[in-house]
Amino acid sequence: MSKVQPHDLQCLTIDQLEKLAAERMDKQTRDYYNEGADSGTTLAENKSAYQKYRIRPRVLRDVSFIDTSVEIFGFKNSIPLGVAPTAMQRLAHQDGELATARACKKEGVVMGLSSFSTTSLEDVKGALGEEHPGLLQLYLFEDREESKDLIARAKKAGYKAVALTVDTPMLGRRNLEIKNQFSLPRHLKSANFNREGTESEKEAKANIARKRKQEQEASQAGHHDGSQWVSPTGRITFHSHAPNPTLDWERDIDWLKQQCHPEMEVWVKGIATGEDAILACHHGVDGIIVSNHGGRQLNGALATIDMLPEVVEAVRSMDRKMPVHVDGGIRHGTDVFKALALGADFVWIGRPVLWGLAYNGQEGVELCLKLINDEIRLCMGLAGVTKVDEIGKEYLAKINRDGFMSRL
Ligand SMILES: Cc1cc2nc3c(=O)[nH]c(=O)nc-3n(C[C@H](O)[C@H](O)[C@H](O)COP(=O)(O)O)c2cc1C
Ligand SMILES: CC(C)CC(=O)C(=O)O
Repeated sequence: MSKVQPHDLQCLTIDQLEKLAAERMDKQTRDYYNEGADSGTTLAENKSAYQKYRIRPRVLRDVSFIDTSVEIFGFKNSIPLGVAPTAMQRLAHQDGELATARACKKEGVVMGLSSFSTTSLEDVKGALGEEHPGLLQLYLFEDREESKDLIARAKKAGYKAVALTVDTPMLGRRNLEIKNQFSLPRHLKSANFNREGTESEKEAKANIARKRKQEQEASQAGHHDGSQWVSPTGRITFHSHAPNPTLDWERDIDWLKQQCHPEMEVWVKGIATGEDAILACHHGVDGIIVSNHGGRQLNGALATIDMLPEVVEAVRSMDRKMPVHVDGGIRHGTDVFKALALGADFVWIGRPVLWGLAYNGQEGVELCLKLINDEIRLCMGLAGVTKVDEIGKEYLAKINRDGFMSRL
C-alpha cells in the first residue's frame, strides 16, 4: 500500500494554506486579495456551490496508472488546471510573479499573467522559459496605442495566448479596498506600463494626449468625469485603466484578433451566460473562461459552477468546437473533477496561488500546486477514471434544495 507523503506537515490543504498565508500578509494586502464585491455572496457561493454536487464513483477498474495531464496551448500540462492571472503579486512576496512563474515551470502548469503585474511580462516569460506557454491577461484600454504596444510585446516575448477580461466595464465595489484606501505601495510599480519609452514613442503619446484634450474640450462633456480622467501620457493605474465601459463585441474582438492572430490565441475571460458564449463563438474567439472574477465584480451573479452547464450546452449547440474553461472558488481536487464532469475542459485557480506565494514564495506556490495535483489524482483514482477526458456527467449527482439527489 502506498503511503501518503506530505509535502509540508503544517499545510495539508488549501484551507490551511489560506490560514497560514493570512498570518503573513499585511492587512491591506490580505483585504485586497481575499475580498469579494459588496457583501461577498457571490464570492462565498463560488465555493459553496460545489457542495451541491456529489461524485458517483465506479469500482473494480484498474486505476494503477492515472494520467492527469491535458494539452493546452500546445503544451502538455501536468493537471487540468492553470494559475489564473492575479494582479500585483509582489504585494504577497518580494519575488512576486517571478516566484509564481518558476513554480509553474517546475510543476508543469500554465500561468496566466495579469496586465497589472508587478514584474514585466518579458521577465516573467524569461522565468517560464521558451517551452512553457504563457497567457497574458488583457484589459483593453480606451487608448489603443497602449494596448497595441502591450500585445506586440507579448507576441515578441513568446506568449501563446491573450485573455481579454470582459467582466470589468466598471470596477466592482470592494468596500475594504475603499476603506483601506488601497493603492500600490511606492516601492512597487505596474511593471508593464509607465515605462519611459523612446523619444518617438513619447512624441506619439503626446500627440494622442493633445488630440484627446481637444476632443474633450470640443464635446465639453466627455464620458469621464474629471476625477476619473487620466490622459494617455499620465500614469496608468488599475483604478484608472482596468475598467473600460466602451468595450463592444463588434469593434473590439475583431480588432484584438487582428492584433494577435495567428501567433497568439484570443480568449475571452468573464463569460457568464449561454448567450454571450454563443456570441464569443460567432466572433471567432479561440476559447472562453467562465468567470465572475472571483466574486470581485458583480455581487449577486451566479456562482461559476452554476453558470457552467448553460454555457457548455450553448457551446455544444454550435458547429465550431470552442473550449470552455472555468474559474472561481476551486479549492479541492474534487472541485476540479466536478467542473470537468459538468463539461469544462480546464480550470484556473486565483487566490490559492496568492496564498502559496504569501506563505513561502516559490516553494509556497509549488506546495499549492502539489496539493491540488495530489487531490486530483486521488479523486480520479477513487472515482474510477484514469484519463481526464473520461470524466463526464455520469460521475456526478446533484443534491437539490429539498435534499433529494438527482442524476445529471
Ligand atoms: C487579488 C486578485 C487580483 C486579480 N487580478 C485580476 C486581473 O488583474 N485580471 C483578471 O482578469 N482577473 C483578475 N483576478 C481574477 C482571477 O483571474 C480569477 O478570475 C479569480 O481569482 C478566480 O477565483 P478564485 O480566486 O476563487 O480562484 C484577480 C483576482 C484576485 C483575487
Ligand atoms: C488590476 C485590477 C483591476 C485587478 C483585478 O482584476 C482585481 O483586483 O480583481
